Parts: sequence; C-alpha cells; structure tokens
Amino acid sequence: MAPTLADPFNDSSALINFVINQGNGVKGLSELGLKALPKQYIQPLEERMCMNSIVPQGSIPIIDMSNWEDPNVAKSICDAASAWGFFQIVNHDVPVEVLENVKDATYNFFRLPAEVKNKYSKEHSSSNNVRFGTSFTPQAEKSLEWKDYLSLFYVSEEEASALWPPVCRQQVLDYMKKSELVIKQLLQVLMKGLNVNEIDAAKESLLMGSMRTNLNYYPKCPNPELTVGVGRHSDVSTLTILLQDEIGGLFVRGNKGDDWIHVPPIKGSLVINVGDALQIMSNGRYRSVEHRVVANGSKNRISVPIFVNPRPADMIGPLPELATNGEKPIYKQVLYSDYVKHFFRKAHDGKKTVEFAEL
Ligand SMILES: O=C(O)CCC(=O)C(=O)O
Ligand SMILES: [Fe+2]
Repeated sequence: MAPTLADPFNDSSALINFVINQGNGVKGLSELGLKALPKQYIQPLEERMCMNSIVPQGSIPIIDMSNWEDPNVAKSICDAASAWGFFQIVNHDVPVEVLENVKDATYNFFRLPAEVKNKYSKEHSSSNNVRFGTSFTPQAEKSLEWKDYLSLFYVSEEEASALWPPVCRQQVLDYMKKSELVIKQLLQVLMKGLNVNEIDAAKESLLMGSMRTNLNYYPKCPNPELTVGVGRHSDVSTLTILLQDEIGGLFVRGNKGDDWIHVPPIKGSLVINVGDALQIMSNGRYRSVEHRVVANGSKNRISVPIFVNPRPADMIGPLPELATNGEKPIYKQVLYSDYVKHFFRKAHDGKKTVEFAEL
C-alpha cells in the first residue's frame, strides 16, 4: 500500500542530510512520526526476520557466576562458548546500580540536542576514539539499519575526561571498570578449557588489551518488519559483554539451519558472546555466532555492549599452546587492526568476516 503522506525523504540526499549531516539520527526520524519507513531502510527480503524461523522454546544457557571456579560451572561456560557462542550470566559481581546508571546515561546522551551529539560525529569529533553515528557503515550499505550509537574506545581515564561526553562518561567508566573482574573470570575459565593454565601479562593483553563500549539506541520504528536494528553479524571481539534493557529483540543463530533464538531480557543479567578474535585464537573451539536485532514498532530500546578486544597492533592467530598439543591450525596470523578494518569496510554479512583469517 502506498504511504498516505508523500515521502519527505524520497530524495536520499535529504535523508542523509537530516540523519547524518545534521546529527538527528534515526531517533530524529522516529520522532518526526513518519507513517512509513523511508525506503533507504527497507531491507531485502532475505535480511528481514522471518517469524517462522524463530524457535519458540529455544534458549541460550543461563549461567550462575557465584561459584565460577566450581568445575561444573567452568564446564558449562566452556560448553556454552563451544556449542552456542552465547550465554547469559547472573550473580556476577557487577553491581545492579552500575548497570542501571549506564542505562540512564545512555538515555541521557541520546536525549541531547542533535547539534550537541553531532559534535561527536565522524565529521566533527576531535578523535577517532569517540564516535556518534547511525546505522553500521552507511557509505557501504545498500540498505540502512535502524540504529544510532555512541562508540567509546578506552585509552585512559585522562583521555576519557577530556573527550567523552560528560553526560555519560563516568557511568561508562564505572561499567567498564566493574566488568573487568567478570571478564577476567570468564577468560580464565575459557583458557583453562583450552589447557592454557596461566594468563601472563602478555596473554592478558592479547585477550583483553583494548576495550570499546557502545551505547546503542534503537528508536521505535514505523514498519519494523521491513528493516533491522542490526543486521546479521558476528562480533570481532574476544568477548562481548552486553547489557540490554527490558524490551528484547536480540536474536542468536541456533544450531540448525535458519533457526533464530531470542535472548530474553533478564533483570541484572549480562549477555556474553564469543567474538571472532576468540574463535581464531581458540582455533575454532569457541565459536562466534551470528546475531541480529529486530526493530520495534512501539518501543525504544537501548543496549550497552563492551567489546573486549586484542590491541589494534596485536597479531592474532591460534594460540601456540594449541599447536603444542598437536592441533593443526585452521587460521593464520593476522594483524588485529587489519581484521577490524576488513569488518568495517563492508555491510554486515553474517559470519563472513572470519574468512579473512582462514588458512
Ligand atoms: O543490541 C543488541 O542487543 C546487540 C548489539 C550488537 O550485536 C552489537 O552492537 O554488536
Ligand atoms: Fe554484535
């Protein structure tokens, strides 16, 4: 059916100007109260979520971290990272106020006027480490994604004080700092599962030497079924620690064919997923798994992932300890910054990024 109003964004340069150049983002589009989705956001049929592919009873593991050193808990973490690539954790040590504060801070950032947020855009930001943007890689995408974000790459407290938006700076720093313990616990267990029993300083740096926190905002959307919040992708991280609000909409690729499994919001929980860097370093034993976010027709949604990464200048490849066990490497050594560049050069395309490192 044709939209009742003429599409004010029929001309793509008008859309780009409003959403990107003026910094209104999709939040600005959503708040115009458009009756129909601008055509630039209409995804090809094969990229839209097909309701028949959702497994109604499917769920990813939920792991209680209070006894994380218990061999049974450790086994369930390693099994989840191999079989699912995704799990949720409860009873971790990140205080619930820290999680609530970073959610509030996310709303507070996105509530700022467009011209204030736009100071952090690619065109205006004084640093590549702070980036307000929209969609994924708009210049490389045939269809845009219905999402705005603020991305904060951590270098130091000093740099954060100087460059990060004051409205969310402290809350993001607290969230990152308080998450460090559970990140270390998870990596210790996952490494032990590969017979890597000691994480020395060099290995710690390789596994978690850099961190990026994104504040994601998915505004409510006219015709949510025609678009995506985030298209199918796997993360390029070692691990991702994701805080989501109570709205839901994150789906993970199941173990069979075209199955998708919803990740239900659980108050106080964190969603953990294996990224490509850990898949590569574990020589495929732990798997990064495709996931996507649907758009919502009636509610705004936020999420706050921490991407725990190697440092850009690190070479990543199967860990040497695996080779000493006689295992044949299936990935080559790649410079992590090249891997990340490869990811951002193209639109989201499921699990394809990892082919870059295949032997
Ligand atoms: O918003 C979410 O639940 C997931 C976001 C995501 O997959 C990402 O930022 O990589
Ligand atoms: Fe992701």
